Formats: sequence, structure tokens, C-alpha cells
Amino acid sequence: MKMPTVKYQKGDTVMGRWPGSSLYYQVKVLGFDSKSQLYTVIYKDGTELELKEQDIKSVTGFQTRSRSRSRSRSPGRRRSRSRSPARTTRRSSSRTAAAVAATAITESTPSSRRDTRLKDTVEVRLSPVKSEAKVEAESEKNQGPYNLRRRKADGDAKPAEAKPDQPEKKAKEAAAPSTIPSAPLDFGGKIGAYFWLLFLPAWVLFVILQGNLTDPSLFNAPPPLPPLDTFWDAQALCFVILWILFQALLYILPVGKLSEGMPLRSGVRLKYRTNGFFAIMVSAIVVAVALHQGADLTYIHSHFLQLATATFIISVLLSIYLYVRSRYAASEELALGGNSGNVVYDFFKGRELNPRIKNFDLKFFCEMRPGLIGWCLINFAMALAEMKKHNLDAPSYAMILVNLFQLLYVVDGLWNEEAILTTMDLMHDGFGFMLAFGDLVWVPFTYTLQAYYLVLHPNALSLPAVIAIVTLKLIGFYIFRKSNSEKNAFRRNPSNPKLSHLKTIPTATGKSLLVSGWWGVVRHPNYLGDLIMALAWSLPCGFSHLLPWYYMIYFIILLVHRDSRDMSECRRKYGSAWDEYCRTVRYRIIPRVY
Ligand SMILES: NC(=O)C1=CN([C@@H]2O[C@H](COP(=O)(O)OP(=O)(O)OC[C@H]3O[C@@H](n4cnc5c(N)ncnc54)[C@H](OP(=O)(O)O)[C@@H]3O)[C@@H](O)[C@H]2O)C=CC1
Ligand SMILES: CC(C)=CCC[C@@H](C)[C@H]1CC=C2C3=C(CC[C@@]21C)[C@@]1(C)CC[C@H](O)C(C)(C)[C@@H]1CC3
Repeated sequence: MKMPTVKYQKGDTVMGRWPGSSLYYQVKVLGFDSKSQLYTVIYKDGTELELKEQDIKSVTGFQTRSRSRSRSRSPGRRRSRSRSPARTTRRSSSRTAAAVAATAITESTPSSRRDTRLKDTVEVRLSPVKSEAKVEAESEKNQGPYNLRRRKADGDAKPAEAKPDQPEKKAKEAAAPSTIPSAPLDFGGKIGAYFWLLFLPAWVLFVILQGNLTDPSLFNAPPPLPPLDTFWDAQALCFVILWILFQALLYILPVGKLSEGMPLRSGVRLKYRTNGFFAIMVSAIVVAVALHQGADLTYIHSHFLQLATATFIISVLLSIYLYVRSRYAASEELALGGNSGNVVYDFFKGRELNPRIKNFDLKFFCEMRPGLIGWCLINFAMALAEMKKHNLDAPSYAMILVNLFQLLYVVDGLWNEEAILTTMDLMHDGFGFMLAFGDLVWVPFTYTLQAYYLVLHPNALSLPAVIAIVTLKLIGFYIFRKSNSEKNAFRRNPSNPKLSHLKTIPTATGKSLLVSGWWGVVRHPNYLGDLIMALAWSLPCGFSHLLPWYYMIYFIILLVHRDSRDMSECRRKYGSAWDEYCRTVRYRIIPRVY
């Protein structure tokens, strides 16, 4: 890359500010983009970022200034700190960040040294160096508005020497400002996006039609398509619209907590109305009243296809709206990934991270309300349909188990709604067709397949089988809830005294990684619990057909793929600290197996 006359030159070693913090690390300049006026720099752990000139300082000036400041304040303290090992067992993210920052500033960190440092941190915990880092780092205020951008992510960060310059690609990126920030294409890239756009709706149609057959094996040839007019029912569309509006109304009511999301790249923390539990309670009351007034909920079973079609149309319209509005969004509002410049891929993956109409967060609402609560409503309707079809006074054991298990899952998700704010979808994924369709169509019309299946295919369960399945569900739920709560509590308050017994690995971002407790058993204990629950949802349906096992199979694929997406994202974010975590916690989801 040819460097124009700029302050820092390619190859210079300088101090670069870390995004979202006022901490500086030693970095190497890789290049300068005159169009965007950004320097590409590489950190010692291999992370590459683009920084503005104001976020870069020269090494000499920085060290002289900070040293003289810290010396004049407390020379003795600095000496004693460097001699004595850590004694404290409390963690704090600022302290963690400080420890890393101080090391980054005052010593060079070859990988062997760095590994030792991390190991010490795991075993001995951290030195109390918070004040030192404060002295070393410049005040956030002095830096002007926070304005750092992550550089184009290209999987694992590589050393500067190993990375060939790509002038054409750079020029293209500079010419298309809305493609910033970008990330490696997921889901099979551009071709994959075409495939998923066609396959996902076709699959929903296939399983719905399959569920109506007497032999609904997934291996059966697809049933013949019903005439086109059977897909459409204006009344079904009205019901779906009413349901979504009703949920939207409950969401905007000033009832319940206003929770803060995780800090965005801009440093801003959005607020979310987390009143999901209230919403499902009110919905249950309204459904009970409607039943009492003679409403026939078995309509949902008899018009399953038409309701799915109506919801699909809404999800497509919503995705078009999301795509169009994202074209006007500022680059800081776009998600990493989903900004490839390819219309179809971006439409599928979603571009805008948190599309909002005033305070109404579209992604949060769609993920947590109409589809999720709709899932329980549909399951309940299937239980009524089963009773009607087989002239029963009560639903079968299998139907009761499926209903209760999935209701528990949804109610738990809504009760702990705040925890969704630390999940991948909310923090990293753009909102486009994938999530709009996933939330509104996929969840309510395929996660209900076990109940849908049981209406026409009853499966008698013995009492020991019921007990065994309930036990399995409770074990899965325990692992799922405990591990999710542990991570959520830690991310929200890393110095939470209740978590002080846990070991952590500091990372260069200032955030730490849990390395004991649930997150020390496997890298995704929450997925393990979720998978065990999925097994308990399918078992009540027996083994005669594959259809009720569809969720289990899909879920394994989804979670394995999510785990690998998360792995690349975390490696990019945390560099060597993530590798250290992976060395310490060797298995991804199932201990000693995977
Ligand atoms: N029923 C369904 O269809 C689905 C259910 N789920 C469930 O939703 C829940 C959320 O899943 P998902 O969003 O995929 O993933 P996670 O909730 O596991 O979030 C992953 C993030 O957690 C943080 N993290 C990872 N390891 C550690 C660690 N050791 N210490 C601290 N933080 C860590 C990282 O974010 P950072 O460091 O940036 O905070 C990482 O990006 C899961 O329980 C999953 O089973 C998910 C998908 C579908
Ligand atoms: C194939 C396809 C269309 C994929 C879209 C994936 C989505 C269906 C899922 C992505 C993450 C999800 C989560 C839940 C539902 C499914 C989707 C939207 C979730 C809300 C279910 C309830 C849980 O308690 C949960 C809150 C942990 C969970 C969060 C992730």
C-alpha cells in the first residue's frame, strides 16, 4: 500500500486506542486510506482495526507523559505492585482491562509471555492496577467523540507480513461507504442467500403439508401442492395482523422494566421495554375470555396453512421495509456482516443492527413477542384440536407434555427477557429476512410441529416414560437456565460478588471471558441444555415418524452452525485470549464428545 504524506507511516509502531475504551495498546500501522482518512492498524494479538488519527498517539510521547504522571503521583505504589503477586480474588472488568492495558503499554508481549500472563490471571487472578491504567490512558473526553471502526474482518486475524494488499478490493470498499463495516459472508455467501430465500419458505410448506398425511415421514416424497387458492384466506390474514398489533400494543404499554442493552459500537446503550412476561399473561387472559365467549381456536389447526401463508407475506413485506430503510442508515447503525453490497445477500442477512421506529425496537419485538407467544397459542389450539378430533375430555399425555415443556421454555425466555440482550442475535446480527421470517414464520409454524403432529398421530405414553421424559426436560432446563443466567449476570456486572468465585481470562477489549463455572465445562453450556430440552420435546411423539424429530435435527444443525459463527466472531474480537479460552475449555457443546 503506497502511503501518502500522513502523520504515521506503514510499519510505524504507535499507541492505538481500543474501541469503546480509553485504553491504548501498542499497534503497528499497516496502511492509511486517504478517502476514509483511516489508518489500518494491527494489535499484538492479531486484531486489525481502522482508527482515526486522533485515536493514535506516538509511543514515545505517550510513555513519557504517562510515566512522568504516574511517577509524580505514586512512585512507591508502582514499584511495590510490580514486585508483589496478586492477592485479590475479586474480578472487575475495569481492573481486567486495566491489567491488560498496563501490560500492553509498558512491556512488549511476545506470545509466550502473553500466554503466561493469561495463565497467571486464570490461576492467581488480577493485580490491582486500576489506578495505573487510569494514569496511562487518556481521558475519554479529551479524545472527542468515540469514533473507531472495526476493520473488515477476514476470519482469523493474521500478522501484517502475511497479509497481501488488495488494492482493487480496498478501492471498491472506499467507493461504497454503506458497505462499512463488513464481515466474511455467512450462510454460503451470495449463492447461499438465494438458496435459503427459496428453501426456508418451501421447507415450512413441506412440513405443514407433511403433518397432514397419515404417514408423515420426512423421507416421503413431497405431497402434491394443493390448488393455489387454498393458500389464501383473507380472514387468516386479518387474524395475523390483529395478533401482531395486539402484541405491539402490549409492548409499548409503559408497564415493566426498561432494560439497557449492551453498549453499541458508538458506545450508546439502547433501552428496551422488557415486559414480555406481562405480555404473555395478558395474552393468556384474552385467549381465555375469547374461549369463554365461544371462540373456536381449532380454526388454527384447520387453517394452519393459510395462517402460515399470511404470516409469510407479512414477513416478506417487513423484510423489504427493513432493507429499504437500511439504505438510509448511517454506517455505525449497520451490523458487521450483511453489508456485502450484494442486494440479495444483504436482504437475507439484514443490514441494520437495531432498526427502530422511535423507541419501538423492531428486532427485539419480533424476536420476543408475536412468534414466541404465538407458538404457545398454536400449541394450545392443537391440544383443543386433538380433543375435538378424538372426542377426548382432556388432551393426551404426550400433548400435555409437549405443551407444558414448550410453554415453560417460552415463559422462561420472557421472564428472563433481559438476557436476550446479551445474545448473538441482539448484539451482532442485522435485522433482515432471516430473522423476520425466522421470528414470525419459522418459530410459530415449525416449532409447533410436535403438537401439530400429535393431533392426527396420537402416541400413548406409560407413566414411567412420562417420568423419564419430565426428568430429562428438567435436567436440560436447569443447565440452560443456570448457564444463560451466569453469563448474563457476568456481562451485566463483571464484579458481581455472587460470581467472585469464578475464574476469568482478561481480553484486550476490556471484557473478560468466564473460564470456570458453567462456561468452564464446555464453550456453550446453554446450547447443551437447550439440546437436552429439544430431545425431551420430541420423545413424547414416539419413534414412528421423523416429522416430530425434525426440531431436534434442525436444532443440532442450527446450534453447531451458531457455535462456529460465534467462534469466528469471538476469535476476531478477543484474539489470543479467545485461543487461550479454547485451549482451557476444549469442548464446544458436549463434554468429551464435541
Ligand atoms: N430455540 C431456538 O431456536 C434457539 C435458542 N437459542 C438459545 O438462545 C440462547 C442464546 O444463544 P446465542 O445468542 O447463540 O449464544 P450465547 O448466549 O451463548 O452468546 C454467545 C456470546 O456469549 C459471550 N461469551 C462466549 N463465551 C463466553 C465466556 N466464556 N464468558 C463470557 N461470555 C462469553 C460472547 O459474547 P460477548 O463476549 O460479546 O459478550 C459470545 O458471542 C442459548 O441458550 C441458545 O441455546 C439460540 C438460537 C435458537
Ligand atoms: C432457519 C432460520 C430461519 C433461522 C432463524 C433462527 C431463529 C428462528 C432463531 C435465532 C435465535 C432465536 C432465539 C429464540 C427463538 C428462535 C430464534 C429467533 C429464543 C427467543 C427462543 C426462546 C429462548 O428462551 C431464547 C430467548 C433464549 C431464544 C433466543 C434465541
